[in-house]
Amino acid sequence: MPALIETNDGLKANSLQHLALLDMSAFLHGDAPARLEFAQSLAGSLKTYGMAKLRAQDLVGCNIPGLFEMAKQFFDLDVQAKMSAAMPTSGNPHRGYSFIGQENISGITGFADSLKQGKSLIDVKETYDMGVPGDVDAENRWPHAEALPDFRRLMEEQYRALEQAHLQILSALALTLGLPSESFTSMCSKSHHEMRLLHYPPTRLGDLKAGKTRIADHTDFGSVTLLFQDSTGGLEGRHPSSAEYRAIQSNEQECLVMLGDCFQRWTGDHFWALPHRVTMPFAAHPDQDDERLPERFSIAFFGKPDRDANVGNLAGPHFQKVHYDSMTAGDYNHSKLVRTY
Ligand SMILES: O=C(O)CCC(=O)C(=O)O
Ligand SMILES: [Fe+2]
Repeated sequence: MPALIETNDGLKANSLQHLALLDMSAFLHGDAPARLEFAQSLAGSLKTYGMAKLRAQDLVGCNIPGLFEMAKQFFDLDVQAKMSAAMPTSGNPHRGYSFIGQENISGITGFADSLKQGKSLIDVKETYDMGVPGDVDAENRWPHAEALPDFRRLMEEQYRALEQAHLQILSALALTLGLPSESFTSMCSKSHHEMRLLHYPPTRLGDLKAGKTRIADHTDFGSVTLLFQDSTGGLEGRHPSSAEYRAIQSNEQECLVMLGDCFQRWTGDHFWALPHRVTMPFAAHPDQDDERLPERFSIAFFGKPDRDANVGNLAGPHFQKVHYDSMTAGDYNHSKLVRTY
């Protein structure tokens, strides 16, 4: 069973536009060589491009079309209904609905380089975040059931399905490193992940040049992020040591995989977290200030280590390129979160 569904010249050109589509079903249902081949293709793509692309249909139990449809219905509710599930103004616990301008990611742009830029850009986005059902330290905030009767059921179901995909990806990465398969998953056993719906409303190009963006440059905080986007465009990534952004194209049938800071820290920079942002697509006409970008939807599952897990370097010869002090995943997460609200 081939691990690679498509190959293309984009890879050779080091472009993020045409990432090869990897066959995760080879990992889930294949024999040992097929599993290893998938894992190596995944690790190779992540190490080279900071990102890998999977077929969403291979993620067992995931209903991505259903989630996009639900996101549309949720963000279409009136403000009052959305605010019935409002995120605390501090963003902590990180649960519920954030209105446009509440979370501004430019507060953590340059975080890895200790660049303190402050919140220089406003994100023109609204979001809904939830976590594992029953977490007493971070209770979910649901809109009233009358407003959207199936919302909670679908979100809880899909959280569990995406959680499994996240664990499988961690096992695959352990395999490529010759480690026991539970090396990373054992630090994610308490399910302290987050699932997020995002809506970027239609926006004037002129606004995106004057102190606003869709989401500012950042790396994700956790272990592995699974990201689904519609085909509007505007998602871009760059190598951490480069200022050059490349467009990341995908659609609702594809799952983008990227590593977060905690995975980079565990592996002492053997793997790296992809700095990314969403802004005006390269295809837009930047001179036409009054041109309006269409609305955009995306869905993210942020895999995160247990709050009490250590996110300093793991022992091992591969993992000592850069030293990261021991600290808990909870403290690390908080150190970034406080800068964004
Ligand atoms: O909307 C997207 O595609 C990216 C969202 C994102 O990077 C985030 O919420 O961390
Ligand atoms: Fe992100």
